[in-house]
Order: sequence, then C-alpha cells, then structure tokens
Amino acid sequence: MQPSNIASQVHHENINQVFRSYYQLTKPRIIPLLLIETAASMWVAAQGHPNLLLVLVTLIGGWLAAASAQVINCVYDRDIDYDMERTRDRPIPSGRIQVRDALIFAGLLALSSFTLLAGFANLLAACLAMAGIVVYIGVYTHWLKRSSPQNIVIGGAAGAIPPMVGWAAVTGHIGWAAWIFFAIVFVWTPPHFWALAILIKDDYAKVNVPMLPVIVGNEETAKQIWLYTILLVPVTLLMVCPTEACGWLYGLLALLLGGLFLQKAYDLKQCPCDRDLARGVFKYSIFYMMLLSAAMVVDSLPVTRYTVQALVGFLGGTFIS
Ligand code: HEM
Ligand SMILES: CC(C)=CCC/C(C)=C/CC/C(C)=C/COP(=O)(O)OP(=O)(O)O
Repeated sequence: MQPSNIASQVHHENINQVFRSYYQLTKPRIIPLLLIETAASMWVAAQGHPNLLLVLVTLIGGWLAAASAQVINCVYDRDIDYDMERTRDRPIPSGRIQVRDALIFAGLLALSSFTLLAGFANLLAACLAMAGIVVYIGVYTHWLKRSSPQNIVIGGAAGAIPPMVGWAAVTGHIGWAAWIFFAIVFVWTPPHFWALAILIKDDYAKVNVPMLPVIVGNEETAKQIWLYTILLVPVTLLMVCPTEACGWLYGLLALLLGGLFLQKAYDLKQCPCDRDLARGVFKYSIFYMMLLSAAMVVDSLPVTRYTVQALVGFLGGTFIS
C-alpha cells in the first residue's frame, strides 16, 4: 500500500474513533427506552394518530436532551468512573475526550434540543426536556447520588420526564394522563435500578456511592423492590381508570406484564443473594417498559378501539340473550 494511502486510512480510523468516543459519551444504550416512552405518550395523547413529523422531531429533540444530560453526568462523575471497573473505559476517564470538549458537546446538544423542540413542537416540550437535564444533573448526579441511598427514588424523576415531553408536544399542556405516565416510570425506576445495583454494589461501595444495597444489604433492597413493584401495578391501571386515557386492552396487558414483574420480584425477595434472579428482574424491567409502552400504542389505535368495542358488544349481546 502507498504511504499516502496508509496515512489516509489511519486518518479515517482516527476520525471514526473520535466519533465513536463522543457517541459513547452519551450512554446510547439507555436512550432508546426513554424515546419509546416518549413516543407511546404521544400516541396516547393523540388518541392513536399523532402527526408523524411531530413524533420524529420530538424524538430527535428528546434524544439530544438525554444525550446532553448523560454527557454532563460523565463529566461530573469522571472521578468515580475512573475508579470503577465497569466505567473505567468511558471516554473521559480513559483520556479519549477532554472535559472542556465534553462540556462544549453537551452544551451544543442541549441547545439543539431546545431549539428543535421550541421551534417545531412547542415551548412547554422544550422546557420540560431542559428540566429533565436539570433534574438528572442537579438533583440526582450532584445532590443525591453520593449522599443518599434514596438517590434514585427522587433523582429517578428525571427519567420520568420524557413521557411528559411527548404529551406536551402533542397537546401543548400536561394532562392527568401525562402525570400518571410520569408516576409509572417514577415507581418503575427503583425496581429497575436496584436489581442492577445488587449485581454491581461492590463497585459502588468501592467509590463510596451509597446505593441502597451497599447501605442496607440485598435482603432489604429486594424487599423494597418487591414493594415498589406492588405499587407499580395499580399505578399502571390509573391510565384506564379514572383517566380513560387507555382502554381495556392496555389494562389487560398491564395486568399481565405486572403479574410477571411481581412474580420475578417475589422470587428475588425470597432469595435476595441470587444474582441470576437479580439479573432477571433488571432485564425484565426493561422488557416490561418496552411492552407496556407498546401496549399503550396498540390500544390507542382506532382499529383496536373499534375491534374491542365490537367484541364487547358481541359478547354482551350473547351474554344477555
Ligand atoms: C435514576 C434513575 C436510573 C438509574 C440510576 C439507572 C441506572 C442504570 C445503570 C447503572 C445501567 C447500566 C448501564 C451501564 O452499564 O452503562 C442502566 C441500564 C439501563 N437503563 Fe437505567 N437507570 C435509571 C433510569 C432509567 C430510565 C428512566 C430508563 C428508561 C426508561 C432506563 C433504561 C435503561 C436501559 C434500557 C438500560 C440497559 C442498557 C443496556 O442495554 O446496557 N434507566 N441503568
Ligand atoms: C428529558 C431528559 C433529558 C431526561 C434525562 C433522563 C435520563 C438521562 C435518565 C437516565 C437515568 C440513568 C440511566 C442513570 C444512570 O445512572 P448513573 O449515571 O448513576 O449510572 P453509572 O453508574 O453507570 O454512571
């Protein structure tokens, strides 16, 4: 190969590496679920037919805001990320990205998110996305993560904001159903995170981050996971009654998915040191939120509503006659 070709190949690989590092800084694997919730909320708010261009714009705006929040979190936590095995290879602790560059990147992401949402959705959606960044950084990362075992209970409010962004983008206000979707994610977050925290508590203990299992042990954490899961099921049903934002198909699926969640959380409560059970609850929590969101979308579609109505009418008629 010619020296000039080798130089150009090396140059391309370096550029790819830089892009990859900035992408990695946004903790990209977490964001899709936040966007799935945002989209589901938009489908429910628009009763099954949201403007698809608005959905696209809102998801891009939501992605930019969540990415900005994660980049600032990576800057703030670079000291502990360096000390934890799991996070040592992140772009800042491994020296691939400088703090100043990361902050500029985060600023540009937040600015693009605000501009896009304010310009093409509405100001409320844009402000809510910015509130998500403020709560995640101010309340969770700065205030509570290193000082309280309840850090993710209160700080988890940040992760519950995306459905509100979606609702606001469609309706221009925050309705009751949007608050209930917020509550669903809020109550779901402790089982989601504490199950994982049982698995990685040694890492957190090493850097003095008081995650619940580090402070109270696996048994009490598993009990708390169980209690939050019990609370989660009725909260999901509030979307059906009294708000009537979702129909009975969603209600049925929410019960089914919630029942499985309860089963897994109960098994973990019985054997709090079983790492496979903890991993099972963590993985299921993600699957659960995806399917619950999908259930909201399917339920909101006009075709589903007609079919369920017809079916209820038919069964009712058969039953009466
Ligand atoms: C304060 C609240 C939360 C905390 C502390 C938390 C913490 C974590 C942590 C530490 C991981 C492992 C990530 C890694 O190894 O890099 C994780 C994974 C994940 N989280 Fe959360 N989480 C929270 C809320 C949420 C919310 C609201 C969502 C979305 C609705 C979410 C979705 C996910 C997903 C999808 C993964 C799996 C990513 C993968 O495939 O590796 N999390 N979470
Ligand atoms: C609307 C909007 C902008 C919302 C943003 C909400 C958001 C980014 C939620 C993510 C929560 C999360 C994955 C925390 C990871 O905890 P950690 O950072 O303590 O995990 P670590 O131990 O892996 O660093």
